[in-house]
Amino acid sequence: MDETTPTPNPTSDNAPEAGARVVDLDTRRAERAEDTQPADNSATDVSSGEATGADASGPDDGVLSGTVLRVDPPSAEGGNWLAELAERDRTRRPIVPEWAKSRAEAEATLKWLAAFYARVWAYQATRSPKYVLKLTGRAPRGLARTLSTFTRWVFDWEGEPARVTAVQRNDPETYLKLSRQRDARVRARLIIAVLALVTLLVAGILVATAPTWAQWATLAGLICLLGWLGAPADRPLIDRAVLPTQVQRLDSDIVTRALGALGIAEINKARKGGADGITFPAPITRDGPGWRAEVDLPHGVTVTDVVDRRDRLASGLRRPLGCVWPEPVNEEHPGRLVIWVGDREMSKAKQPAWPLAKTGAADLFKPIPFGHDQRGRLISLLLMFDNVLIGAMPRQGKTFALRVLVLAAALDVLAELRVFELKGTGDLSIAQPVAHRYGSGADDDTIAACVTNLRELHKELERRAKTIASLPKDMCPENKVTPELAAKKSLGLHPLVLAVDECQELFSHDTYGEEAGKLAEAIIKRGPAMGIILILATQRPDAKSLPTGVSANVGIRLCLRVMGQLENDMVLGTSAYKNGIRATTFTAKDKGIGYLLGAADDPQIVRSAYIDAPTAEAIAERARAARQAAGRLTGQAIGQAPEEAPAGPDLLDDLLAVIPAGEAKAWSHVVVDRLAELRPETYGAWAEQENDAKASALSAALKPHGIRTVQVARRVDGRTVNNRGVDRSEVATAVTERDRTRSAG
Ligand SMILES: Nc1ncnc2c1ncn2[C@@H]1O[C@H](COP(=O)(O)OP(=O)(O)OP(=O)(O)O)[C@@H](O)[C@H]1O
Repeated sequence: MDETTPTPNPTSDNAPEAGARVVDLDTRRAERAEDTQPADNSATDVSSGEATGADASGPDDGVLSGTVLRVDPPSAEGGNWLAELAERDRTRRPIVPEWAKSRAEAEATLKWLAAFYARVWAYQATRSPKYVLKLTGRAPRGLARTLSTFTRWVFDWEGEPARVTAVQRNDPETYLKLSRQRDARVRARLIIAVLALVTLLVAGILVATAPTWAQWATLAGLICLLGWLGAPADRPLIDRAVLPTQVQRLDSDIVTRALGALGIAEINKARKGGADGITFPAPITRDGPGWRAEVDLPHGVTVTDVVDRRDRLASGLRRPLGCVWPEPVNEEHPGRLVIWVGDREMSKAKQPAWPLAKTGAADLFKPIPFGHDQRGRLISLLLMFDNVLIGAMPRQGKTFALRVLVLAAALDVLAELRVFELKGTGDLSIAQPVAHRYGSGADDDTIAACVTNLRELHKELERRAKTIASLPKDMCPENKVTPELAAKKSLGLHPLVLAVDECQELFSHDTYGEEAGKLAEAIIKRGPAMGIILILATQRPDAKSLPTGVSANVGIRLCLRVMGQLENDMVLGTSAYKNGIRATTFTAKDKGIGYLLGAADDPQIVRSAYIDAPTAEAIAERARAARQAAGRLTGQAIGQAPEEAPAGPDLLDDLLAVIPAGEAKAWSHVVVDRLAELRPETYGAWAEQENDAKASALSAALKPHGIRTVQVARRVDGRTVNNRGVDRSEVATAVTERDRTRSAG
């Protein structure tokens, strides 16, 4: 047991627990006597003394005593201005209000204000005849009230009760004093009254001689004044403008009520105790086209608990689900919640146009516009030195999101674009006029072409690495591509973008899947520094369709609506779901809306820019013209067919290469090791397995060629060892047959 832990008094009824150390009282007392630090009994801090039988209370009274160890910092009230400042610093408010930080947000807020007051004004203006009638009706009462108040004042009727009391008490002295005071008061007030009446008379004569409009204006003013003075205290003249639901104010009562309706026991407990347990560290304000409330949840309740019940929160706030966005504040404690309540559902709100839709070029070394968040702020992505993974269930806007990135890349004339859409619907055909390589289809040929591109990029990694390594240090200080290097055509270090839609077709392909996974992983890991960017979109984010080596290494992740935690975490990364980043909370209506990770420090909710087909085509045409002018149109975009794809490695040829002519038969696992040495990118995965699995993999690959593995016996250390193996003559026969068929065809 730690020495600072209070230990039970050995003399008490409670015997020390097993394993506890019994402290020798005399020794400890002697030690404490040497301790020069006085015990501060007034402190409220945790006492860390050992149970020694207190000195003051006597040895056997069971009271704990010992050295007081202060665990709380000195209180701010104790005149410690530094602590006080630090306390205040914790809650410092931003100098520029949230809504004024971005142009779009400021515009939205001002527009909202204008609409709000325009509506209030229109509401009151249409009711003005009613107000005039009300005022006229109240004016006589206002006149009577004014006359009565004036008369009471002039003749000092307020003092009457005091004088009557003096008479009743038979107190002539007080009565005389009060009467004298009243006479003096009434004399002075009568003079003021006469002056006021004369002024009124003069004003009346002036009005009588004034133009008619002035007479009417005076009468209206008088009626308004008297009507206002005659208003009953409980019935205000002006009706409150009833605000439409979408601009209804959010206030602390509504938020507290909604949080109380979530069914979270700790919140209910805290509220039952009298206090709400829910506090608001900042005022509830307008923030873009909605309201923003910052809330400290009761102790022990986390933002994730609330995010989990977003639908209940929306019900509690009486707002559509698409308007309610609870978010954590990552730099604060896990109980600090921001609830942003939009005026309109995010999916229905008018989305600003994509900034590059009509004019402008992109530079992949700078953030490119991608979409807008729920507050209407532009969200941009820096593609350079990163990779992107987009995941969603079908028809949620994955291809539209990918299209935004492809078009942005097309608008950077330096970027070489390779686009493969493996569904075969031509969703990305807009890229065809600008793409160096383009493929559309779910067939083996398109997938093979896609793998060829991955191989080319993989090879390009080596070439670029060598080029970068050979450059002088001053040109490439960080050993990565810079905008200046990318612009030098001779170096071939321009941005290279490979976008693959429906990449699950690629990674789950029987023949190419494994190789594609390995190539993609290598490109994702090493490509960014060399200007190679991989953008993958999938509607099946599971372990088979998205290799973990790929999903674990992507930097920018966009997850539109998915059905479960597994898919959510495959796209957004492990623990995303646990941390409250849940794309499962989106509804079918939330098309194009998803969680975006990696573009900023905190997760963002973003709706990708909506670019319809005609707009996309116009953008692609603009990009093509710009590339043509810059002399940067290459590949299929100018009709250059891909070079005859170096037919993928041929297993039979490779077998003949690794089994020398003099070796009639070879063990399968030995052959696999040799193949892996020959082409690690193709056969490397086989070689990482046990000997039996190596032999099975080779046997399965040989089956389509009509070759069966055989038992091969060898003498090892004087013993005969049998293993599965390959008969070289069978391979040679298959090769001859293949070549004969090819030349005949
Ligand atoms: N940002 C957006 N704003 C509004 N609607 C969108 C947005 N993005 C996509 N949509 C709508 O969602 C529909 C589906 O989009 P998309 O074709 O991109 O889905 P998908 O996930 O690629 O589907 P699939 O899995 O079948 O390929 C589109 O027809 C479009 O109308």
